[in-house]
Amino acid sequence: MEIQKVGVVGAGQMGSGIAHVFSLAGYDVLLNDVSADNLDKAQALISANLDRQVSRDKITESQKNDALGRITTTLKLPDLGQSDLVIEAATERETIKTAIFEDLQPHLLPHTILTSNTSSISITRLASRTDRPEKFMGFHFMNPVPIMQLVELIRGIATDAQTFDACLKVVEKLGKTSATAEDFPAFIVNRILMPMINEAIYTLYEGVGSVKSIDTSMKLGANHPMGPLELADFIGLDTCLAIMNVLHDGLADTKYRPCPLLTKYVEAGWLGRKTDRGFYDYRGDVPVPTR
Ligand SMILES: CC(=O)CC(=O)SCCNC(=O)CCNC(=O)[C@H](O)C(C)(C)COP(=O)(O)OP(=O)(O)OC[C@H]1O[C@@H](n2cnc3c(N)ncnc32)[C@H](O)[C@@H]1OP(=O)(O)O
Ligand SMILES: NC(=O)C1=CN([C@@H]2O[C@H](COP(=O)(O)OP(=O)(O)OC[C@H]3O[C@@H](n4cnc5c(N)ncnc54)[C@H](OP(=O)(O)O)[C@@H]3O)[C@@H](O)[C@H]2O)C=CC1
Repeated sequence: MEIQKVGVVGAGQMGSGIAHVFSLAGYDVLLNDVSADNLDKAQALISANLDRQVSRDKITESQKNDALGRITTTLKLPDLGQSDLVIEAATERETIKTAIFEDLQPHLLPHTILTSNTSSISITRLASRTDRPEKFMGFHFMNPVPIMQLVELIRGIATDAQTFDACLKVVEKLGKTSATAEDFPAFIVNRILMPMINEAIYTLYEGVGSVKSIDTSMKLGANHPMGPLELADFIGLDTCLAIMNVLHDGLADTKYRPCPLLTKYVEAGWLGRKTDRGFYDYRGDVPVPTR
């Protein structure tokens, strides 16, 4: 079965990036979200990112226009029922994801493959709430999607070989590289990355360094492209906290305890770049550390 129609649920930073790379690779994309405003913002972001690729001679103007022409949006989740592949990229909360799959289920074609871009939540558990656990997988893109080469592929306990192979082929067609992870909390990338970010927040919380000194240390001392606090703001502090909670609950080890300062920022609604404030304040011309 050839995958051609792709449904993407959630038009935030990941859903819009996913729609961008699929449309550029020639797939027809139907993008869904709960708000029309989110869909408008996603289309504007995709268009701006495609423009940047044109200006850097990565793609032509006509590739950009073709890609934009292949993306349609809808507020109605059942419209995604005709897709060959669905990628769920809504907020990192299990109740939200489960409800999406349950609502979508009656409208699906028998062959539709369901996937989640979750950063941490059990694929086996999400799959078990659907009528097709054998056609369910983790399809985990990295942020920013148009730039990052990796896609983590995660099999649930019941995922069959055909589904896995179909997703592998899609990753190849996107021009990306896959790594396979077993289905345990936060898989590979976030099992390693998120405790480092959490530790950077503890380093700040305990006064070992300021936001600036922590980020400068890791950029210039460990050659990371972004400091850990800058990266946390880029990912979204709500998503970072959700991942740490999944690690803490799922592995029952105190080494994954989310830093109380991370919780405080999330409770304040200071979620990073997406709300214009996190460990940095982005409301001016240059980001200013908030601590
Ligand atoms: C949480 C999870 O579940 C999993 C995750 O995703 S964890 C997060 C993984 N991501 C990372 O670790 C990203 C770390 N940061 C980086 O790699 C770099 O800082 C970066 C690529 C984001 C930006 O790089 P930079 O050198 O500072 O900026 P810049 O030179 O302007 O951009 C580099 C490229 O990225 C593109 N880019 C930058 N920001 C972008 C964005 N938000 N969206 C799309 N493209 C973007 C630029 O257009 C440029 O493209 P070309 O190379 O094709 O010209
Ligand atoms: N941020 C990152 O670096 C990465 C994130 N991920 C994962 O990707 C997923 C999305 O993350 P990200 O894009 O950063 O999050 P965002 O907060 O940027 O976007 C999530 C989007 O989903 C929307 N949404 C919420 N509920 C529903 C629903 N029931 N149906 C449709 N849309 C809904 C949100 O709307 P509203 O805001 O109005 O509620 C928002 O537009 C998460 O599972 C996350 O863990 C994976 C890799 C990297």
